Amino acid sequence: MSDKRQKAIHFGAGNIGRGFIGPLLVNSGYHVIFADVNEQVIKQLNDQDSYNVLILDEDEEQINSISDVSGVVSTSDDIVKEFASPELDIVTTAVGPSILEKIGQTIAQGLHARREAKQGPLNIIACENMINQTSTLRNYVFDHLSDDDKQWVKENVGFANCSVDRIVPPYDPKDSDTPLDVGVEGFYEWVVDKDALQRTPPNIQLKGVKLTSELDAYIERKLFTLNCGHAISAYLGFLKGYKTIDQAVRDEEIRAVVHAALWDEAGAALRRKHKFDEGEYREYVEKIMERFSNPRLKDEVTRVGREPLRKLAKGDRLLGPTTMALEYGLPTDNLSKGIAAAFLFDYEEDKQAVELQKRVEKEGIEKVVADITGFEQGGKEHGTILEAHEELRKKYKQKN
Ligand SMILES: NC(=O)c1ccc[n+]([C@@H]2O[C@H](COP(=O)([O-])OP(=O)(O)OC[C@H]3O[C@@H](n4cnc5c(N)ncnc54)[C@H](O)[C@@H]3O)[C@@H](O)[C@H]2O)c1
Ligand SMILES: O=P(O)(O)OC[C@@H](O)[C@@H](O)[C@H](O)[C@H](O)CO
Repeated sequence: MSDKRQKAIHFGAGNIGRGFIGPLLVNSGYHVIFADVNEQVIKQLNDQDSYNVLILDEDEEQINSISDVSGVVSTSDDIVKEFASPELDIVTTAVGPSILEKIGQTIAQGLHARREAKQGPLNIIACENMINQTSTLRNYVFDHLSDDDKQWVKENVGFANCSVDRIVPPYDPKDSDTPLDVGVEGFYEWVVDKDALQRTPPNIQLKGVKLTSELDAYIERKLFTLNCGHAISAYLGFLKGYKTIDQAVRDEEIRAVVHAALWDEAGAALRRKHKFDEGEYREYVEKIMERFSNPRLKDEVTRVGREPLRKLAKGDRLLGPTTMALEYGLPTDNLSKGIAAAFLFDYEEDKQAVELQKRVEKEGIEKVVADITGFEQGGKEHGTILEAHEELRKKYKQKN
């Protein structure tokens, strides 16, 4: 690798890291240094000259070879030293929202090293599925900075919130593949807060990234439409015994609930708040249903439904659109059915699912639903969720 090539550091060499963010940074002209705790992946990234990204759309098979990448263990001093590199231009993450706090300290140490080395400005973009994900990371980083470092960071580092969209499930490598290869859908969208990024414009233009001053509209549209429908498909699909998302959305009953939740409830609220054109939004929803139906992704309902407590959090993909719909006096019956199904997601290999089921067993569903959703016991919304929960439980969970 030429030492003078601009560099990017990406935390999280997982599905979306290797399947979308890393390739986009390489295709924009960066050498990408993946930082991960998975030492086997880091070794493979350093041993292999390249890996493949396979586009798994129904109407096309394309293979893109990704090179000019390397790996560093994210808990080592090596990654801190990379922050002091004059070629470093941008830092991105895709580690999972619950991991941001862990990498905050490492990034703070790196920014301190960069200031000590008297290097220039850089941008940081967290690509996690949550609203204001990079602002959240910024707070974690600031928890570990001295006052002098805070001042330098305020003047030299852009923290840009974003919306990242490409469905990238774990890939089961075939004989011809390498362990790093990853299968992705053809669709992708990466929207970044223009104002934050322009404070310290990257030396290389990010190819395929849309810059906007209206990021709230994009991230709410994505999280409250795609991720909302994805989660409802996963939780209802799990209840009905489906293994993959495409199987779940081919079930007419599930498809009807998901489509109504996205169009008449979440979507109606988003169109009211953000004034989206109805025709364009209808195309957006239809495209999402088509993406969910792609059987080549083999996207498991247990991946899409992972971490139910995170997905049931206020402001996330289920309660976020529900609250927005209620504010506009819109129906939420189908969203409530999705929320109820999330409370029945008793997948034993998911820590948060196990924790949620233990809480329900110990405290009772009425109290746990009230605690998590904020809807008071005896209220209309609480009652609707409880009724849906009981109906689904009797239909799919009750031992006959
Ligand atoms: N997969 C998708 O379809 C998709 C699409 C858009 C956004 N996202 C978001 O991207 C993030 C990652 O999702 P994913 O599906 O790629 O998950 P993943 O589990 O495949 O990847 C996460 C990676 O982070 C690594 N990691 C964990 N702790 C770390 C640490 N302390 N330092 C560095 N790396 C660490 C893991 O080893 C793993 O390789 C999540 O926030 C997710 O919501 C995922
Ligand atoms: O990654 P999560 O756990 O926040 O959500 C699971 C999926 O909905 C998500 O990974 C989607 O595949 C992705 O957001 C598509 O852009």
